Amino acid sequence: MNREAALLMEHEVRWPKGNTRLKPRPVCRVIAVTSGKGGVGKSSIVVNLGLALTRLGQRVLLLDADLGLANLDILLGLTPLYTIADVFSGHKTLAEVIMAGPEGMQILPAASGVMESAELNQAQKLFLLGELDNLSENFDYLLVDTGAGISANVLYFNLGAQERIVVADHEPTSVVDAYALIKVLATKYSEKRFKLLFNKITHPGEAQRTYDQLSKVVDRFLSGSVIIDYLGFIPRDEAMPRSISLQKAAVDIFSTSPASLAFSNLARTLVLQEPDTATDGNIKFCWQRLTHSPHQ
Ligand SMILES: Nc1ncnc2c1ncn2[C@@H]1O[C@H](COP(=O)(O)OP(=O)(O)OP(=O)(O)O)[C@@H](O)[C@H]1O
Repeated sequence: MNREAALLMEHEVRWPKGNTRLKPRPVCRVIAVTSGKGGVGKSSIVVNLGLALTRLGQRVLLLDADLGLANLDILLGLTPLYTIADVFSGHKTLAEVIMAGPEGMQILPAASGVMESAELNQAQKLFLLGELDNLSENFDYLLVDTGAGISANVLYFNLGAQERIVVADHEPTSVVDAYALIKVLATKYSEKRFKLLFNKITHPGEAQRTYDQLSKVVDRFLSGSVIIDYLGFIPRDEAMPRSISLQKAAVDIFSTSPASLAFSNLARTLVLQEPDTATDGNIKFCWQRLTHSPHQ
């Protein structure tokens, strides 16, 4: 038996219905999916990774934090009655806004065009922290689609997460922008650890080469204090845009496509990994449960 199979068996539990699934987590793992450049595939990754984690028996909440250009609900063919804008305006609680997606995955939708110029104020940020904390016992994974760039909101959602997956594609502009985002988070906010995921990759060597280049630059200019974990890549796959037109996750309707298989592997990698819970001085989402859990 290989090491991965042994580890997976260690994590397996029998659920009442007789399904074999991976154990839920003792504390909610909050992961920001982020990028310097737009259009690299963050929302597609959040939706497909979320569903792949759900299929491993994890209770998943997707948070659409791309407040101005929300689209997780559209990717999944959902029609939200309320959005996170209703939470920030004080009209609804998070629990009232969260909606059910495929296979029990939960979605916290944002509202396109409602909050695009809105920078969250301190009261809104604290309110969201409290609301997420109240709900954190219901979830094993919170995946946050941060939007792109280095705006205050993008930085806030990155800092609130315990872990960050920085997404880039093979284009030099997306790699340079990924570096710019890492640099701001590292030098201004003391974030030291990042996971790097490449998307839309045509040749495997392309991802490894780009990772090597980026990590060299990070080592040289961020004085070796930043650690970049290479998470691998999602291949360029026509199933991805096709699934968007059909408003379903590729993992759902093209489950054997190369990208879907890569998402299943990525989900397994994450479930088997020790989460990064190092403190960095920034206030985290779901922090109360994190600090009070008897398991950590
Ligand atoms: N692995 C892939 N192979 C081919 N096309 C992909 C892949 N991943 C994403 N795409 C396509 O790239 C486009 C942008 O994807 P997506 O909207 O998820 O990016 P984004 O980073 O969330 O964008 P934004 O920054 O504007 O929110 C979509 O048309 C999507 O279908």
